[in-house]
Amino acid sequence: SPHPAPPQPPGRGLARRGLLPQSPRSGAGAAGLVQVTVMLVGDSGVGKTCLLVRFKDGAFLAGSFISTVGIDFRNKVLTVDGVKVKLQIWDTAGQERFRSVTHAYYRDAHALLLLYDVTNKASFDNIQAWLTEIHEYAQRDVVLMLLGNKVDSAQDRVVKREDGEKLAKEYGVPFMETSAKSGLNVELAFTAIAKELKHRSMKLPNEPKFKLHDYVKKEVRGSGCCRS
Ligand SMILES: Nc1nc2c(ncn2[C@@H]2O[C@H](COP(=O)(O)OP(=O)(O)OP(=O)(O)O)[C@@H](O)[C@H]2O)c(=O)[nH]1
Ligand SMILES: [Mg+2]
Repeated sequence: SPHPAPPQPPGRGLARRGLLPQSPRSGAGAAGLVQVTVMLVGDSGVGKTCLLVRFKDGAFLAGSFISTVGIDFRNKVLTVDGVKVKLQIWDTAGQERFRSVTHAYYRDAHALLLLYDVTNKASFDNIQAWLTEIHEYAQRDVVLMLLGNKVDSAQDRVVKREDGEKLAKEYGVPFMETSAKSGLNVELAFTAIAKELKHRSMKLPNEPKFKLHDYVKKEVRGSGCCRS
C-alpha cells in the first residue's frame, strides 16, 4: 500500500505487543509463531481455573474448590491454519480482594474470556460490572468473549441460554455456553480466540478476513445435543 500506516500510541498495536510472528527459521516449511496472552476473568467460583485445566490437561477438577490467589498462568500451543499459536493463559482470582492485582494485567492481554456461572444468578448480574472494568483497564482492541459455564448442571441452571445471548448481543461480544466438567465448547473458546489473533497478526494478503462472530455461531454446540 502506498499509504503509510497511521501512527500508533505507545503500547498499542500488535507489533509492539509481541503479536507479530517471529521470522521463520531456516528449514523447509518452517512456520512462524504467534504468541498471545489470554486472560480469564469473572466472579470467584464461576470455573475459570477448571476451564483452563480442562483445556490444558483435558481433566476436570472435581471436589473441593480451591480459590485462586492473585494470578496463575499456563501455556498451550495450538496449531491454527498451519500456524503455531502459543497461548499464554492468565488465570485471575475472582475474589474482590485480589482485584487490584488483576487490574495491572489487563493492559497486556490480547484476549479476555469473561465467565459467569449459569447456576449462579449473581455471577451473571455482575457481568455488566466486569465489562465496565474491562473498558477501563483493557486495551481498546482486546478480543472479548462471554462464556456461560457449568451447563452440565442442568438441574441447577438459573440463567437461560437466551439471557446470555441477549446480553452478549447488547455488548456486541461473541457468546457460548461451556462446561469445564463435560468439556463442552472449551477447546472451541480458545481456538476461536487463537484464530482471531492469528489472523490479526499475520494479515496475509489473499486471505479473507476472519469473522469471529460468524465462526463462533457456526461452530458452537448446545448443551442438549452433545457430550463434548
Ligand atoms: N458442574 C460443574 N462444576 C464446575 C464447572 N467448572 C467449575 N466447577 C466447580 O466450581 C467450583 C469453582 O471452580 P474454579 O474453577 O476453582 O472457580 P474460579 O472461577 O477459578 O474461582 P476463583 O479462583 O476464586 O476466581 C469448583 O468446585 C469446580 O469443581 C463446570 O463446568 N461444571
Ligand atoms: Mg480460580
